[in-house]
Amino acid sequence: EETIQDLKTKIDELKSKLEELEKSHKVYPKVKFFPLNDQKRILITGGAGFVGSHLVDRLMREGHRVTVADNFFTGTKSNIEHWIGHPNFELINHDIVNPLYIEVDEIYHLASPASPPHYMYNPIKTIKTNTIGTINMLGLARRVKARLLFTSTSEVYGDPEVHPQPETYWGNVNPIGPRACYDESKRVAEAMCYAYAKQERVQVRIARIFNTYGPRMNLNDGRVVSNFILQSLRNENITLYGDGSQTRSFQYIDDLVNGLVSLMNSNYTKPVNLGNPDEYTVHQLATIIRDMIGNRNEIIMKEKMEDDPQRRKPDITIAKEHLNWEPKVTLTDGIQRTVEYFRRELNKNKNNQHNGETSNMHNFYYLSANEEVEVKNKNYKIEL
Ligand SMILES: O=c1ccn([C@@H]2O[C@H](COP(=O)(O)OP(=O)(O)O[C@H]3OC[C@@H](O)[C@H](O)[C@H]3O)[C@@H](O)[C@H]2O)c(=O)[nH]1
Repeated sequence: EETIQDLKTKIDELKSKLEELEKSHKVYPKVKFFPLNDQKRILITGGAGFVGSHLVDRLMREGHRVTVADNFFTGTKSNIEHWIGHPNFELINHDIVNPLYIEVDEIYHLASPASPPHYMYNPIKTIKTNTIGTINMLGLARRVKARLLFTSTSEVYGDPEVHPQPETYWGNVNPIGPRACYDESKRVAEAMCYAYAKQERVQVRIARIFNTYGPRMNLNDGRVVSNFILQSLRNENITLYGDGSQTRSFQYIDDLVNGLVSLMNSNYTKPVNLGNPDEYTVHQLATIIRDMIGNRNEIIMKEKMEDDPQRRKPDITIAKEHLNWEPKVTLTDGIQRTVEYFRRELNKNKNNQHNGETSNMHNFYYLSANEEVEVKNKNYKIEL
């Protein structure tokens, strides 16, 4: 007869076997080997988001130690799950509106909702993230003597009266309009970066990011590229806000990531536009995407968005000169890769629903003050 002790030993053996099995199943993407002293410790705020997660991939592959701080407001764990458990990787569920105390060498500060419907619904939270959140990150950079790269936006130029937009243009922003929570808080965040640079000698870098698209955009993110792809794949009407004559210049995510890393590592300290200067009307974009997917869905007009910038195209002379950077991926190539991703995600959803599992599709729930809501099957409380 087996004693309790025997049974316990057996259970322990089984437990460790299970643990080993679990470990051996997780296969990580390859990372370069770095001697410990050359590894940089890098914090990425918003690292579970669309842009952030691609940056995580790049820096992890280079062999650095990467910490992601994200509150999963618009980011998702699935964007970075392939790194979870890797010894060089750490994920912190943290809202940067609260201070963060860690030791790092570099901070890529990306955390902020970026899609207009997202940042407009909870404008106070958007403002807090870009102002208090940025102060917190600048404070951290000062304490630990880290270099900080802030991801600003082409929206600092507002509805521009200068075309294309060079970094020297001061912009045309409506300070009380529906976009102000984003535009103005990004503008003040830039001002704060330079105040910390001047007064506290913090090393700062500012990227002004123009419209960017690619895999891992939220399917229902609300921006033009994701909307048009989803509408075309589902054979639904393509919705132009206004007559579609407004223009944008669309950059593929890989180009942006190269630009961000080059900027962080350069000596150039003034703001730098990162975007693809190929300009299209929104109507042109609709036909390009529809033709590529091969459906015959209709293109219809809806109400125009208030304060919607009418023309947007980056002047990238500075990035070319100082970073030796320019975008490489054409719109057709980039859209093709993005469509493939959307197709895969939609199929995944279908399969998951068949299995009775919850949908993998990232559902966005608008959060209001102190309201407790379900986000991705988890209770999420947002504080204002
Ligand atoms: O379904 C849609 C969605 C959008 N649009 C239009 O397409 C254009 C682009 O809209 P998006 O929402 O994709 O993005 P916007 O250019 O307005 O803002 C973006 O600018 C730069 C970044 O900082 C931000 O990610 C985002 O705010 C706008 O003119 C918008 O009105 C449509 O016509 N139909």
